[in-house]
This record gives sequence, structure tokens and C-alpha cells, in this order.
Amino acid sequence: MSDRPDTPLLDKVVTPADMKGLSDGALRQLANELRSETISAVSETGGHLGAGLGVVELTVALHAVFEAPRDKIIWDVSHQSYPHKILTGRRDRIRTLRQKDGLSGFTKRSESPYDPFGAAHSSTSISAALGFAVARDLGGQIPEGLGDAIAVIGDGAMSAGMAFEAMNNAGHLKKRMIVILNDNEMSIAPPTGALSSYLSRLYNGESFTSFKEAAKAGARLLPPPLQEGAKRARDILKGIAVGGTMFEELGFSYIGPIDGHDLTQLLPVLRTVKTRADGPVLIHVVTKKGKGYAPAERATDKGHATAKFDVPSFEQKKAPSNAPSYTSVFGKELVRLAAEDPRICAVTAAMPDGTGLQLMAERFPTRCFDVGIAEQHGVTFAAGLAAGGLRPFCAMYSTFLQRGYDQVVHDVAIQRLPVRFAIDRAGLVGADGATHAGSYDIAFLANLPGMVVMAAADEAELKHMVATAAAHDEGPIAFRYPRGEGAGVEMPEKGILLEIGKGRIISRGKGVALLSFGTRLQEVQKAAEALSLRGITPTIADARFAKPLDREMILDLAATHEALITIEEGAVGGFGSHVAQLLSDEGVFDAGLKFRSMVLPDIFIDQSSPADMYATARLNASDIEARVLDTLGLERLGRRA
Ligand SMILES: Cc1ncc(C[n+]2csc(CCOP(=O)(O)OP(=O)(O)O)c2C)c(N)n1
Ligand SMILES: CC(=O)[C@@H](O)[C@H](O)COP(=O)(O)O
Ligand SMILES: [Mg+2]
Repeated sequence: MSDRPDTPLLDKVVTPADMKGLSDGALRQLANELRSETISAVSETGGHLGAGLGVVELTVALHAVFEAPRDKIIWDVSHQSYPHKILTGRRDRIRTLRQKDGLSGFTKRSESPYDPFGAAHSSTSISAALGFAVARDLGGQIPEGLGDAIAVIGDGAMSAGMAFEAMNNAGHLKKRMIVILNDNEMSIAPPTGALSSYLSRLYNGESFTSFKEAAKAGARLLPPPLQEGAKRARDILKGIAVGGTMFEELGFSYIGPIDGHDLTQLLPVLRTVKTRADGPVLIHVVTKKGKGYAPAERATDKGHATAKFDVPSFEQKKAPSNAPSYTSVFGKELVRLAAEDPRICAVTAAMPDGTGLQLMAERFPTRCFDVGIAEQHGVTFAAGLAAGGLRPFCAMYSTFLQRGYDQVVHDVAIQRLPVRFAIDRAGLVGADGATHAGSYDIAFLANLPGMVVMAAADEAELKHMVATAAAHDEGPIAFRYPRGEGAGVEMPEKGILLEIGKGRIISRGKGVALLSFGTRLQEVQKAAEALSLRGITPTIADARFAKPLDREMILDLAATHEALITIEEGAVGGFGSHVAQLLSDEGVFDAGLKFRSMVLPDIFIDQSSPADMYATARLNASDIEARVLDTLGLERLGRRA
């Protein structure tokens, strides 16, 4: 293939095989083109921009040196994998990223053989890579073959316990595998914690003396200077490999830090490691998040995630909003309460903006803790704060709280500690797809003895729930609310205390009762309007609590209606199951009640707009309407007529 500098190389590189004959100079050109293509694609789709821009050179170097898909390149989180997707046969679909039926915003095994392992939650890459390495050495067979296992993990993701558990295991097993630590001194927000400071010291020269040993260890990998690449790598190691003690102690050969935007450093180091590695190797690469797109480099979040944008100005095209976001309602109400009560404190696992805790961090910095990507620790830390007499709010996305589940059970629930779980991104979230869906928290929390579980039907309800949670010292309490803006309801000045375990009747009708838990209430109301045109006036109730259930209200609804239908934004095993259990325990089914429970279906729903995902889940207004008709036997009558 021609690699004349004036030829657009990206047009000719469909898969990494097309890169193999390219000179290092041509690879440089390819990297430049790849960066422009990434910016252009994300400007049309929105998505994760900064992380991908930071690994453009690394992506080119990895695909130039290694033999994917035989060699397994595993991107941690994989929000930085767009350049990888472009180079691995998906450029023609890159402008469908994160859209219905389009490419996923993350790596996905079903999408490409070049995605050996799916991700989206952080810090899994080293474990997965170690698994591939052991499978290879034990003779595992897969169609693509099993070569090198390479985990690319960010400095934020490296702060998680799981990454260290994997390093600990890998150092012990001594299998040949490669970890590339992509250190851009950024997480979603600026990283916090001792590890972050440690990594910074590795390349600001402060701990030079202790780095000598590590430099030697890295040099051990080098061959006699037979090839130019190896000599170059050794020069690099002599010059800049000045650290790595912690990684060395864990059994890794440490190489670095190297400039992750300089292919004249990356290529020889990777070639050398490929030729010589005989155990676990960690290559410490220093990069800039947002690299090469000035507005992203300048942005506080380094262009972590964007809406569609105008390339010259980086102006983002966001739909105007008429209501505050649930996240901001939570953040503001918490700050209001914290101003009145010095016991209130808050914990986020690396998501201060996403959870709305940034406000708390600004107003009460000593009472707001960003623990890094460490949900397990975050939950138990909150348990400790509660045990110490404080009133901690543990603010996490539903999907990420999954990682701290044993801590919720063992450290919080069993000890009945009053941790307040503020669960954001409950239900289907849209473009991030199945990995980020908040589908399971109702089920996994409501089955815990002593746990109070609430869901806000709108933003005013959320305000009440924040206040209610703050005042609840009897044990753990959780409240969930979705991504995005509220329903546009009138907002009270401050939250009022809700009676624990009491729901509310929104409107009284007859025949069928619609018992909603969470923000489907708006869809329920729309369905009721449509039904009223057919002369059906359902009773509408907002359960507020999945635990404890409002027994009195539910049993009354069951006794006074022909049919009772529950609706929730969660998987089976949640609110509807608890209602069914109550009705079963009380023998209500024996009396002939028609009961239906509308929950998320038993499938993982791919990315789309939330409304479209809920359509797939059959939880929109028209689905509720259809379910009512079906339950009352009216649809069939209608069809016959
Ligand atoms: C378990 C988990 N918690 C939180 C997140 C949200 N999250 C996505 S990317 C990210 C920051 C990752 O930082 P880093 O690994 O340094 O990658 P960078 O974006 O800097 O390239 C976070 C916190 C996640 N994906 N997984
Ligand atoms: C990759 C990741 O996990 C986050 O960046 C996530 O995409 C954020 O989602 P929100 O946009 O809902 O905050
Ligand atoms: Mg980072």
C-alpha cells in the first residue's frame, strides 16, 4: 500500500492488517487523520470525546505492533474506544455511535471480533486480560486464536480495588501479559486520592532515587541492541524510566513513563515488549485527555462527554429544558439540608458532577468525599460515617451501586446503619445503553430486611424524599430517580417529611387501579387520559415506597377494583413482586382480583432514546393503556367488533 504523506491513509485502512506495511512516519499521518475523524464523528453523534482523543497515538501504535484480533486489546471502561472502532472495520458505521441500531459507545463482543471483551463499568480490564492470558497458556481455543493480552486502563480506573485485585493475582501467576496505564491525570472529574498523587510523582521526578531499580527492571526486558527499535526503547528507559516501585512490588516489570502522544517512544517500547516480555509488564503512558482538539483540552472535563457540537466553536447542541434535572434537584436540596444540619455529609465515587454532589463539595468541602472509582469502599465508608453518628448520603448511579452490593447488604443493612442511598440514573438511560441501565436496584434493595426504598414520581417528590431520607435515622433508606429533567411540576420551597410506608392516591376512578412506583406516573396519567375517551376511569396511585409497602392503601385498591396493575422502571423482582407477595399473603387472589405487574422485560435493551427504550420495554403510555384494556378483556372485544 502507498503511504505517501499526501494520501489520506485512513481511507485505505479498514482493519489493522492494512497498517502492517506502514512506516512510522505514515503511522504518524494516520494518527492525525484518525484524530480528525474521531472529532468529526462525535460532533455528529455526541458521546465520549476526550478520552478517545487522548489515546489516538496509543491506538495506532497498538494496532500497528500487535496482531488483533488474535492479540486481545482490552479497553477499560471503553469510552475511549472510538478510534479503535474506526481502525477495526467500523468506520463506515462510526456516525451511528450510541444511536438506535448503531454502534455501541463501548466495546461489545457481539459487535466485532476486535472487541474481545465488553466494558463500560471501570477497572475490569486487567482481570479480563489475565483470564485471556491464562486461557492461552492452558490451551484454550477460540476462532480468533489467543495471543497477547493487553489491558489499557486509565489512571482513574486504576484507583479501583478491582484493578489491584487483578494486579495482585497477575503478579502471582507471572503470566505474560501487558497492562498499559494511560495516565492523563483525569477521571471524569480531576482524580482524587493518594494513588493519583503517587502516579504524578512518577513523572515529576520527585522520587527519582527509588526509581533506579524499576528502570533496571524495565531494561531487563530489552534484547541486545540488535534492532533500532530496541535500542531506542533502551534509550527511553535509561532516560525516563524513573519509577514504578509499587507496580514492581506487585510483580510487574514497570516501563515508563513515556509520552503517549509520541510514536517514536510508543512504537519501540511496544515492539520491544512484544519481543521480550516473559511475565506481566506495566507500561506507564502519559497522555492528555482531549489531546489535539483545543476546546476539549481547555474544558474543565477535558471533553469527557459531549452532546452533538459545532467543531470550530465546540458549542454543544442541547435541547432547551423546561424543568430542572433530577440530579440538580437532589444536589440543591441536599445543600439546603446540610446548611441546617452539620451531621449531613456525602459520598460520591468519582461522579461529583453526574450525581449533583459538586454543589455540596463547593459549599461544604469538608463534608463531601470523592472516593474515586470505588463504589465498594464508598458504601462501607458511608456505613462507617453513619456508625460514627453522621448522616451520610451515598450518591451513586443505580448501575454503579451494583458494584457495592455486598457492602450494602453486609456493612449497611445487616447493621441497620442509616446510610441514605441517593440513586441516580434509575431506569433506562438512553445512549449509554444496557451497561448503564438502572434496572435492578429496586429488586436488590427491596429484598433486604429493614431497607426503606422510595422512588420519586417527579422532581417535587424527589425533594420530599431527600428531606425524608435526611431525617430517617432508624436504618438504611434509598430513593431513586431517573436521568434527565423532571416533569415540570411546581416546586415546593423545601422538601417535607413523608410518612414512611405511605403512598398517595392521585385520582380516584373505578374498575382498574394503576399503582405506579417512580416516574412512569406521567405515562400512567397519559394512559388514563386516553382510556377516559373510552369511558374507563382508572384510579391512579403513587406508591412512593416499595418498602415498606403501603399495605392499607394497596389492600384497599385490591378490594375496591376489578383489576390492579403495578408499573415501575425496574426489572422483575422489584415493586410489583412485593405487591404480589402481599396480595398472595393476604389471600387477595383467591377473591378473584386481576393483577398485572408491568416491569422491564427480561432482556438487555440496547442504546436508543429513553422513550424508545421504554417502548421496547412496553412501558410507555400506549402500552399501559393496552395492558388495561387487555386485563379488562376489552381489547379483544374491541377487535372482535
Ligand atoms: C464502576 C464504575 N464507576 C463509575 C464509572 C463512571 N466513569 C466512567 S469513565 C470514568 C473516569 C475514568 O477515568 P480514567 O480511567 O482515568 O479514564 P479517562 O477518562 O481519563 O481516559 C468514570 C468515573 C464507571 N464507568 N464504572
Ligand atoms: C463512561 C461512563 O460511565 C460515564 O461517562 C457515563 O457515560 C456518564 O453518564 P451520564 O451522562 O448519565 O452522566
Ligand atoms: Mg484518566
